[in-house]
Amino acid sequence: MDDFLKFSQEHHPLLSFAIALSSIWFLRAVWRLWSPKGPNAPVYGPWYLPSFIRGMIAMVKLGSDEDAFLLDCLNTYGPIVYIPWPMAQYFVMTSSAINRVYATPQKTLSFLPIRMGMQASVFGTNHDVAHGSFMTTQAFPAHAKGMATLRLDEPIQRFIQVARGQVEKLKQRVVSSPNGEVTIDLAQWIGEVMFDAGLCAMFGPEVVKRSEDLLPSHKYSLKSGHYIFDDSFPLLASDMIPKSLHRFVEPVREGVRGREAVSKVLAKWVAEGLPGLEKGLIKDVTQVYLDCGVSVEEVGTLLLSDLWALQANAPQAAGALFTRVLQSPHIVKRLLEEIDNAGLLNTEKALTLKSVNEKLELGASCIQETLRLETSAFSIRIAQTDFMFDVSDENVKGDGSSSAVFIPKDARVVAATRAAHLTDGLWGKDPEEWDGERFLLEGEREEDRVRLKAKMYKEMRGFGGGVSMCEGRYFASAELKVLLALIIPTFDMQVIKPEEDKLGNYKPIKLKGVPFGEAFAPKKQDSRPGLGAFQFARGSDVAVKVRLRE
Ligand code: HEM
Repeated sequence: MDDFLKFSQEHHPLLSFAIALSSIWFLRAVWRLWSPKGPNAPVYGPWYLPSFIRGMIAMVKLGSDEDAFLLDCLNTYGPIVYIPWPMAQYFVMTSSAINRVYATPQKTLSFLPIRMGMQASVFGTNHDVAHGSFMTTQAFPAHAKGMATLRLDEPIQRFIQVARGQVEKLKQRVVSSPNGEVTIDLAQWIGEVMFDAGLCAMFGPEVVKRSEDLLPSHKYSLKSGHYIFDDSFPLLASDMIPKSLHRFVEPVREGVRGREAVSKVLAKWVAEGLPGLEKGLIKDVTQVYLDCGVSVEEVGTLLLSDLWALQANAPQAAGALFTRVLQSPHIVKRLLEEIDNAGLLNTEKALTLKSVNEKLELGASCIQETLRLETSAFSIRIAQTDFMFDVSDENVKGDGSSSAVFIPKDARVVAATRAAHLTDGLWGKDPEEWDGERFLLEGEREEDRVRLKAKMYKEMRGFGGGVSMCEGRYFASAELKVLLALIIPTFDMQVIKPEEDKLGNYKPIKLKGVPFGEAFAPKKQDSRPGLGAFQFARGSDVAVKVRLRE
């Protein structure tokens, strides 16, 4: 006892501090146990730091290395973690908990406030229009219907026509070059093909014709406006810069100018009666807006969100897909056989939505596998009421206190899909490896194959899920299959290794059947967490030597 007194006199400040910490810890533990609301989700960051500092740390980490941040959250906190202000949201990270977010009815976890709020804050639609009741009763249903597979035949035919023309142009360049060979930047070329082909598919040829024109008093065309707006998208979507300050933050100011240019071009086209577009989704939703008394200018801002969704992910996914396929010789060989056996290029009419969907099994597998590894989707919901959210998962240990956590009304709940793509046992021993044949499940017994395939498709959440699941997923998948069918049999494309001094912009990638270190890809553009398909870091691309295939 004397010793203890002596010690406490000598180390008084230290001891007091330790006692204070233990008391706080004890009180927290008691509060958690006795809280009438039930256990809370763990909170991100060291407990002794003030909440907003923990939130700031999380924000910086998420913005600079999304994978490291999400995997750290999953390993440290388990299925759910609360990220304090400024993000102020719950991240849900394991497969079973994410599926529960998707299955929770909108009266408990709603997506509508997010969809309408973003239409106003990100796409610049007037608040009253974006929150009008006709949006939920008429516009959203028309939208969902317009993107169903049944209605995609004609848009995909227009996509094929434009993409074919661009492939033919590249073919001519190769033929007329002295050594029968040209070098292209893969992502840039594919991006250009997809921009025009996708735009023609959904908006018709007239908008493509106008896409590079400048309107009087506008700095950007529809096309350049889209890209500059897309650059500012993460900042606008974060909702952290008030509208009144937009003009003081350069990327946002330019993004808003780009956004205005796109919506003005679209508004003018609407005012002229949508020349070049006979029917389809864009025609239907425009009619809904006009019938509901929305002005032509506001219709331009509403259609801007369709144009952004059309162009913001699929071209990037195509760049990632071809980067992997072209560096996997065995996959190229099998794809050639698949496309040839299906006769997809035998006649002008053989390539259709139906034929690519029915005949390109390996192509579909390569696409799914690319989306698994090269996307991160955040499906966001707002809690409409206090409720207990079940996060139980037999594979992942949380903080052990309970399998359900309390979610307060108005909380933002985010299904962060990425970590499960990189950790779930479903993806085998090395989930980071790209295996183009993974979704074929060859070697499995037929009944297991069907069951496992359905599970894999469900657990690949590159398109998000539940009520907010990407409406363009069937269209996007068909676009990517069409590109494989048109490009792989036409060109022999060899990826060129980056020069030594540029290696810092690239990373080695694991491709099944290819020795590690031989294949590479550009690093990804950070600071776009949860926004879908990854983009290559600014200024980097994959140089490809193109010849005609024998
Ligand atoms: C590989 C390409 C694509 C990827 C990876 C992708 C991914 C996504 C993701 C992650 C979401 C949000 C999902 C969620 O919140 O749960 C989304 C929403 C959406 N996407 Fe896509 N997308 C792609 C292509 C497209 C295309 C080509 C279109 C249009 C033709 C499109 C139209 C939409 C629309 C309209 C929404 C909003 C749905 C809503 O608010 O309910 N997407 N997409």
